[in-house]
Amino acid sequence: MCCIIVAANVTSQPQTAYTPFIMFVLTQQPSIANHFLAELRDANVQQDRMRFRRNLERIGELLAYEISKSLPYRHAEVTTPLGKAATRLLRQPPVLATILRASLPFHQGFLHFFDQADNAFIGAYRGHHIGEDEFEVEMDYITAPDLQDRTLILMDPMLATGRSIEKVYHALLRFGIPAQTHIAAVIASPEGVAYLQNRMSECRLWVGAVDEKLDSHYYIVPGLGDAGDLSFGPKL
Ligand SMILES: O=P(O)(O)OC[C@H]1O[C@H](OP(=O)(O)OP(=O)(O)O)[C@H](O)[C@@H]1O
Ligand SMILES: O=c1cc[nH]c(=O)[nH]1
Ligand SMILES: [Mg+2]
Repeated sequence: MCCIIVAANVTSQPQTAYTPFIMFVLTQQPSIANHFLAELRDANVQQDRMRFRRNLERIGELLAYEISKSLPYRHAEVTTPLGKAATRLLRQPPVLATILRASLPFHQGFLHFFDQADNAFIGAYRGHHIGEDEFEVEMDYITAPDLQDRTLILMDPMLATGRSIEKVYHALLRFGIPAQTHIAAVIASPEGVAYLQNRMSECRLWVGAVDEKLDSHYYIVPGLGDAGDLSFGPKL
């Protein structure tokens, strides 16, 4: 078999899967991305923290590329040593918003592709103040540029109950109303997807995979475990 792939052909529509809210599921198609996700999930490979973080980054790179196909472009011309080439350039770089801690490597993957992006950082975590399993999302740090009319990409590798993303999204709206918001996750639960779809239907979701369910501790099954701890070690 012989295939010619032309890098200059930039027309591509995002794939719609499951519901209109979910724009794209990376591992629904056979591709090398399945290896990256398999390694993230594998309890043995996970022992290598550098590999775990790099795989989060790689999936960030791939989702950034997929999301890039849905952004607005302008026609432009670039001067080569031999002439002029027609091209399309992003109208404006997006704002990348990331939820500490687990999202840091994922964010870095997005930055590799959207290298001129503006950035927002939010300190949010599941705090267990109510009971052993019940939790409230604690948010103690938020910094963002002006979001008015911008493309916002809000990312977190794990979309479990969806409460962290929902709380952060509504806190970010204080910085302006984005023209469009994309939510990116590596693994989502069906419960988390439904939660966001009900509360943030104006956004679009791009994921690596949608798993089976949440367990009684609100962890995604089969999932991969605790993404923050696997990236950076346990916390008290
Ligand atoms: O969808 P939810 O039910 O809100 O859960 C998802 C959140 O849980 C994890 O963060 P965690 O609280 O473990 O913090 P960490 O990144 O510091 O480990 C993860 O990174 C998400 O932010
Ligand atoms: O499955 C889950 C749920 C929340 N946070 C994680 O890191 N993993
Ligand atoms: Mg964690």
